[in-house]
Amino acid sequence: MIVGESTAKDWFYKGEGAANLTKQCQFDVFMKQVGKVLRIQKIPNKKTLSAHKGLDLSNHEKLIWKDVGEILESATRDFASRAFIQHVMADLLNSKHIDAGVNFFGAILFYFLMYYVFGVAAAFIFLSMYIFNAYHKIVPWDHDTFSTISGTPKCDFSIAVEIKPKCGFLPSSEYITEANAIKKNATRFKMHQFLKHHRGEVTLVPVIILQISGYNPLDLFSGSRDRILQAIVALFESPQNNFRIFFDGSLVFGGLGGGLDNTTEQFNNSKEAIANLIASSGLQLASFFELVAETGFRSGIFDRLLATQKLDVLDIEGAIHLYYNIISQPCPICKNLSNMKVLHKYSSLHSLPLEKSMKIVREYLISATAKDCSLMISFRPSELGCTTSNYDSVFLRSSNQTYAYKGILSAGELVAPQPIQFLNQLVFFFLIIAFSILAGLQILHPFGFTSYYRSDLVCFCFQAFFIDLDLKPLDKMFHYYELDQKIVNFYKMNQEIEQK
Ligand SMILES: O=P(O)(O)O[C@@H]1[C@@H](OP(=O)(O)O)[C@H](OP(=O)(O)O)[C@H](O)[C@H](OP(=O)(O)O)[C@H]1OP(=O)(O)O
Ligand SMILES: Nc1ncnc2c1ncn2[C@@H]1O[C@H](COP(=O)(O)OP(=O)(O)OP(=O)(O)O)[C@@H](O)[C@H]1O
Ligand SMILES: [Zn+2]
Repeated sequence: MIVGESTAKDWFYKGEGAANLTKQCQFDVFMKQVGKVLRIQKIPNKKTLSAHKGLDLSNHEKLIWKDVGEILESATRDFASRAFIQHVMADLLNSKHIDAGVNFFGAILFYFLMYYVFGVAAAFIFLSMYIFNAYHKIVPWDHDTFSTISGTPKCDFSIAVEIKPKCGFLPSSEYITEANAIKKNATRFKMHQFLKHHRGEVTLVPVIILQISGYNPLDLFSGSRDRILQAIVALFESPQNNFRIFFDGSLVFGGLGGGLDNTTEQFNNSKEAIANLIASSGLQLASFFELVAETGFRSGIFDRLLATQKLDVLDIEGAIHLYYNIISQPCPICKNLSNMKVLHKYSSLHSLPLEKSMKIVREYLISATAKDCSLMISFRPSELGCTTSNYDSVFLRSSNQTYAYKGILSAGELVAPQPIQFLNQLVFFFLIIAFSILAGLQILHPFGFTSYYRSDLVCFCFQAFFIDLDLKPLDKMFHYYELDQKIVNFYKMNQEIEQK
């Protein structure tokens, strides 16, 4: 495939974050690329400079990732990031929810060619090319729609939610200073909201966030069906960059990215529009939220993510000291400490062996990726026959609708009813009727399974994929420390003002 000037018009803007912009292919002559997503690294500006990751891994990064050969052998950070997704994150999060994509060679090949043939001057030419073209990464298919999966029957419509859950636990590290003990009771998400809101107020335009979100990540990761639902509803009420809804692959609810909230009026219109749109597909908004919550609950997908986030055991207040062990530089945090007891505690961290320091920092970075990634869950209507054979079923008692969880298939597998499954259903069906009669009920049974056999059921299959699992750069460690202190100090200050 060639992506060039002549085909650029076939790639449509899809969304963006701080570091990347995505485009989706809507047309190609052979119809092979349609639905694929191109993820392009943005040119860093003042605002996004901290998100810019540079071209290559640093020597210290090569050191800490030395045990993952594929990362080490990668020619550039882009390749390393892909290897990181395939060989680190996929094991932790379950490979069926991961799609590392393929790297788009063009720019990289050109770089090597220029470098070896023309030397240093070429680097300059490449730089200008980099500014306009950057790196391209093709993700095999679009995760906010089902229609492009090979082998899957084309369906009426697909609906998807994108959730950026952020950190789902409260830290309990002994290295958190007493002054920052609030971190053990208030989520980082909640505290960060205050800072984001304030930044919006002082800069006036653009408003960073309009209101403090009521979303609590602890609910989403609670493992309780009701609390997950509560989290989904709160995300809908204040989507910010944490919640989006796509209909047939087009964004219909939530911001496009780039950091701005809508005005209240735009937001209310959009809430109404999405309720109408979902209703037109036969679903009530409330049922849709239940569907998302039930899927999250049943799939256990948040449990794996939480376990990965919890690899951050020491909190940044502990991990930062180990970072300085790795880069062999004097620790600026210890340098400014006067409390001997605390200093003693941190000096024990500075005397840890290098291997141990590297393990802790490596796990901190893995956790940082897990705290920042997003989950794309896409649903499509499905025939009852399909769902009962290959998918786990989920019952929603309130709406009498059945949904299916596509957890046991790999992408692209054909969905076809199997005779053995059919027999199981038949036996099950007769057992239920027999039980119902025995229980003195005419045809209804006490388990609420009746809806399973109704012909007017709406059934959905779903797929869940993590996106934005990029490797975080090691040299972001000090930024993490600084931001953490800024967030907690600002939150404490706000609390003090409130208490007065
Ligand atoms: O530090 P945080 O928690 O604010 O997370 C950053 C995100 O801010 P958020 O609070 O989610 O709006 C931030 O998201 P936005 O640009 O605000 O949408 C990025 O995801 C950033 O990662 P990277 O620098 O692009 O690799 C994220 O940086 P990392 O901390 O994940 O490196
Ligand atoms: N495979 C995909 N399928 C569909 N949409 C996608 C896919 N990958 C990314 N997107 C869309 O593009 C947006 C930006 O992508 P991504 O989150 O990777 O950017 P980023 O700059 O790394 O984000 P952040 O600022 O959070 O670090 C996503 O929020 C999502 O809406
Ligand atoms: Zn230190």
